[in-house]
Amino acid sequence: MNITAAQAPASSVITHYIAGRPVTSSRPPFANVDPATGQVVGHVHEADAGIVDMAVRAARDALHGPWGRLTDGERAAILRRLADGIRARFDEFVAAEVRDTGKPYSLASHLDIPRGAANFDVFADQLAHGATEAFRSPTPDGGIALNYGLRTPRGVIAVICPWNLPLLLMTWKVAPALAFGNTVVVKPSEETPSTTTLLAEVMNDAGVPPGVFNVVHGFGPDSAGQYLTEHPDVNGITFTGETRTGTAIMKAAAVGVRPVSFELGGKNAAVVFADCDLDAAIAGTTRSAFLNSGQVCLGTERIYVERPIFDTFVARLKQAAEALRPGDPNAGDTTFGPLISKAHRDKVLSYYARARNEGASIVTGGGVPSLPAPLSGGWWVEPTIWTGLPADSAVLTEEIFGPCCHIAPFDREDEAIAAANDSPYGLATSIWTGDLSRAHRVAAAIEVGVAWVNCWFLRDLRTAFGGAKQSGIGREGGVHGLEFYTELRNVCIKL
Ligand SMILES: O=C(O)C(=O)/C=C/C=C/O
Repeated sequence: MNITAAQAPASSVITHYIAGRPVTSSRPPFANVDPATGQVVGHVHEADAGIVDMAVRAARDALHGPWGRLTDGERAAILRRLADGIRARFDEFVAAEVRDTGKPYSLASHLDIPRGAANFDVFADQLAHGATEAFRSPTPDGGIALNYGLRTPRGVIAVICPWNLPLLLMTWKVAPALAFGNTVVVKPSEETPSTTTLLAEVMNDAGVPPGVFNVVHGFGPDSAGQYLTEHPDVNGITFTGETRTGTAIMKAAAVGVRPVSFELGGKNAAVVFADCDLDAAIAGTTRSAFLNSGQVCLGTERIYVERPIFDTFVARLKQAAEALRPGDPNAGDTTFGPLISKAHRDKVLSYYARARNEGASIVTGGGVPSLPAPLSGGWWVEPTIWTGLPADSAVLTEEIFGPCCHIAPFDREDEAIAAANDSPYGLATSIWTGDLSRAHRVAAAIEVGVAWVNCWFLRDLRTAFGGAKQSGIGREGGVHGLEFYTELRNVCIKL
């Protein structure tokens, strides 16, 4: 939603951040809106092609400055200072994240901001333990050659992040990018500009040289996103968001043959067997279906429950959904937030209507909660559970990205696996069972990047993270980011 500077309150003005300093642009700023109330809380400068070019040039210059001469140990020390810098301003980061997303304080303070800092620690550790491959190679003349791998930074990385976990996903990409010696131009979502802007200040305070970390704000087409992904001096593009946008970015990356690292959409399934710990399965599936108002790429929108416990499971999940408390995000007892924008709420409500029109059994929800002002101006929907829809319903095949899920019964393990795999997506799954052999068997059969057993969203940041099929390209986490964030050269020396 573009508004002129005169209309927007002066309360907060967010600018770009290039070569270590705030930079303004000539386009009319766009509004930053609080999703909990629908109220404008500030405005944000929108980058044009010139601003993006300035940022890419600053990043390229920084590659060849002091940053390019730091040792791994010196970069690791800076990464740890960045983690400490976020923690030192914890309350500011939490307040900014809550204001931009409307998510409950309890969620931002326990997940978003702690993980936003921890991502820097895990890659600082990575640098301390990095190894490379080497071979003593016999040569035809009876001698020996030494072959070894030499990793160099990929260069200037474009980082494009979504609005659901703004700081968490931003530093999940920026931390390895910087750890491995690159420089970055980042574009946070137009919906959530604030914590990335605070991060820029933390970069300055931590002694990151100007130009290593640059922030441009704006939208996708005809705005910062397009200019950044099409810029010829960008050496790689990492993106988390919808598959459709990923496809467009991949087309831009093809010019100049730039590599991409994608974590994209999903339509994740949970498979619940009758021998599971039902309390754990209900608690875990309540989180995976409704956490962050269902706005988590790893979230569950399809649940398959073994028939003997189907009715009990549905009743228990209904009870858990109805216990979620929407409200002022900063109130201690609020456990459920709004959707990120009016447009996204309209999208989610269109699926609520479609499910109703297709004759779904609405176990709970299906509409909009009535909340007192000022929350009545926000973009709220009810947590919703359906049963009874056919497998080919759009509600079961398309990513909704809201607080809603469909539960269907199954009788046989192979039937559940086939249902879970019947999707163009393959990001994550959660499997609930007390049978150890079955846990391993089913985790090996479901075509995803991440399989959780008797848990969900439990993360060791050293593990491979990413999606299969149309849910992504590449893996993030631990050593897995090396493939995207570095070039690997083989050096062969005749001894
Ligand atoms: O936990 C992570 O590292 C991560 O990337 C989460 C992504 C969630 C996306 O919605």
